[in-house]
Amino acid sequence: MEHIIELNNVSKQFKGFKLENVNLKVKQGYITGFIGANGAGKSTTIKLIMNLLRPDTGEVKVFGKDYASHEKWMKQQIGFVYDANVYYEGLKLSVIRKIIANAYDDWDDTLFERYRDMFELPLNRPIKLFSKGMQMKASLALALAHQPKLLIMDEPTAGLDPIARRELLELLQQLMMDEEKSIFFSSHITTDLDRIADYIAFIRQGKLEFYSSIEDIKEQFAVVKGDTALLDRDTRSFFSGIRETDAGFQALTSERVEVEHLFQHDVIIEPASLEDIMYYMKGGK
Ligand SMILES: Nc1ncnc2c1ncn2[C@@H]1O[C@H](COP(=O)(O)OP(=O)(O)OP(=O)(O)O)[C@@H](O)[C@H]1O
Repeated sequence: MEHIIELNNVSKQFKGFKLENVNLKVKQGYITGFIGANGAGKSTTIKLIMNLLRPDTGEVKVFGKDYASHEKWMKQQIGFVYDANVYYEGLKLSVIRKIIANAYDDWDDTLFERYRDMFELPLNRPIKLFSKGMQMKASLALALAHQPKLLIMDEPTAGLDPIARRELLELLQQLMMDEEKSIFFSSHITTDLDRIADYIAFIRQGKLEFYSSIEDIKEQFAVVKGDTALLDRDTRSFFSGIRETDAGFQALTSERVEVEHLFQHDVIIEPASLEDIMYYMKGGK
C-alpha cells in the first residue's frame, strides 16, 4: 500500500464554506504536516478522514479501504488526537483509560503507563482540571497506547509550551523509526513542520494547493526581491502575493529555476520558509 490516506474528488459544503474537489494521496511511512490559514478547511478535512463527517461527493480511503465496509478495523489502526477535549470532562484519566482500553484490541497498558509517566499525568484527577497542554498529552498517551499504524492529529502542539512541543516532536520522530507507521497532523506552528515533516499538504480556502515533499518545496519555492521596474504582465505571472513599495518588490515564486534563469543577477532569491509560503499565498496567485 503506497498511500495511507486517499481523498478522491472530495467536496463538502457548509453555509459560507466549501471544501472543493480535494484530491490528496498521502504516502505511507512518513510524517505529513497539514497547513493552512484559519478557516481554510484543515479540521473539516481531518474529520472527513476520520469519518466524523461524510463527504457530499467523492471518496475517502484510509489504508486503501473505505469506511462503509471496514470501519471497525480501520478505527483500530488509527490513533486520533483532537484539538478539543473529546472525553467527558468530569471523568478521571483512570476511568477513561478503562473505556479506551476495552475498545482497542492492541491496547498496551505498560505503554500507556510509560507515556503517562513521561507526560507526568495524574490518574485520579478529572480531565476538566487538566491544563490544555495536559489534556493534549492525555489524548496522545491514550492514542499511542493502542499502537496505531496511523496517527492523525489536529493541532497537537497548539497548547504546549516550547519544551513540551520539542519533546512531542522528538517522540514523533522516535515513533517513525517503525517504518510501518505514518503521521498526519495539522499545525499553525510551521517551524515545527520545518523540523520534522517529510511532506506538506497545504490547503487554502477549501482547495488543496499542493502536497509535496519538503525537498521539492525547497527546490521550487523562493522569496524574490527586486526592482519594481522588472514587473510587467508577463513577469508577474511567476509570482504570488507581490508586495510593492518604493524600495522595490518582494514576492513568492513556485518556479525558482525559471525565475533564476529569467532575472539572473537582477533579483535577490532567498529560500522560502513554510511561513513565507503561507503568507505570500494568502491572497492566491
Ligand atoms: N459543522 C459545521 N457547520 C458549518 N460550518 C462549519 C462546520 N465546521 C466547519 N465549518 C466552517 O468551515 C470552515 C472551515 O473550518 P475548519 O474548522 O475546517 O478550518 P481550519 O482550517 O481547521 O481552521 P483553524 O485553523 O481556525 O482551526 C470555517 O468557515 C468554519 O466556520
